[in-house]
Amino acid sequence: MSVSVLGSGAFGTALAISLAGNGPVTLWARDADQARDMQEARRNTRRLPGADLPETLTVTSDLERAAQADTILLAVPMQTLRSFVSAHADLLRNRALVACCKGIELETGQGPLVVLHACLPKARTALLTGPSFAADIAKGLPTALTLACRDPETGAELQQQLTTKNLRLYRTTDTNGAEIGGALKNVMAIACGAVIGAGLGDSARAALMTRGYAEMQRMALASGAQPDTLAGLSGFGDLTLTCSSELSRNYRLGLAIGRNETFDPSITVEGAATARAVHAEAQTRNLDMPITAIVVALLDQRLTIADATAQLLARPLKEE
Ligand SMILES: NC(=O)C1=CN([C@@H]2O[C@H](COP(=O)(O)OP(=O)(O)OC[C@H]3O[C@@H](n4cnc5c(N)ncnc54)[C@H](O)[C@@H]3O)[C@@H](O)[C@H]2O)C=CC1
Ligand SMILES: O=C(CO)COP(=O)(O)O
Repeated sequence: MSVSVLGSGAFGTALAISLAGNGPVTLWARDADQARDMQEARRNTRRLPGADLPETLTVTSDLERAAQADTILLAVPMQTLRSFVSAHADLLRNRALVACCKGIELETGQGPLVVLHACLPKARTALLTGPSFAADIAKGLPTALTLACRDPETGAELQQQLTTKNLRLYRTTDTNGAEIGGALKNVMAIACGAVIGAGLGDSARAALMTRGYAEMQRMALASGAQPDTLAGLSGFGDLTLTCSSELSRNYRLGLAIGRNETFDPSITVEGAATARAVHAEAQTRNLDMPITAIVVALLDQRLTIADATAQLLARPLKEE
């Protein structure tokens, strides 16, 4: 079974490098010049500097060619997933599609698999998520991920196909839980970055991670997810990684907010749009998600860190 990765950002490139250890892989870049440079230089200097592309990896900007694979990994940002898949629905129709993005669509409040289903209702779909930095995967460091697929047979097939010597995949059929864990951990990472950036300390970060996890559970349960899923790689695992490492762009955006510094708007930070989408959804469903609300207010510059801290500390006392 053949594999292609559509989207040659940091994550798409890293996944393609790892999968190329199993056999030939095609990596699609939308920019023809970039595809040519990568194919010739055997590097993605823009998004994943320092990683060599193996010989079994071919880079192309020819989407028709890339889309001939049986399994297609979609490694484009969440907010572009719908437009990308709808625009190329004819090419993607009879393939197994694996969304590799983390987030909730701002306009609809939907996660990646719901978006894929809306675009191609009959397609076999799955989500690849969990704690993994592109740079770690590209270096061949050991990584464990969640492959979420509603259909157990497809899930088992994809798990076999996409496991590599450094990438160990666990599977689940709880797609709701996996989507929500991967999306919301980025919101919490922004909050944790802000706390550390503002010098509020590791204890405050631990409090935010734990109460942030409670918010993730609240949203997951309201969406019909299984509670255990959030305790797995796609929830707790990714929350831990992203809230504690400067390799995370979401965490670094938080650091910049906490330090009152500017942040390059061209960097992909999924948690920003997702925080807004989740906040709107929480209000509609009457779910208590104070940290998410605070992150939105910080992003909108409606609140200072000092006021945000005071607000959270002044909330009514309650049982844990
Ligand atoms: N970088 C990482 O360590 C990890 C990233 N992810 C997820 O992977 C997804 C992609 O992130 P990265 O690759 O890191 O971002 P990136 O910013 O490095 O790359 C994004 C890629 O998508 C392409 N792209 C953007 N809009 C597009 C469109 N409309 N049509 C076609 N291509 C488009 C860009 O050209 C670029 O190649 C995100 O949802 C992220 O949360 C997940 C795990 C790890
Ligand atoms: O999802 C990730 C780690 O699992 C990557 O995090 P960032 O998108 O914050 O860089």
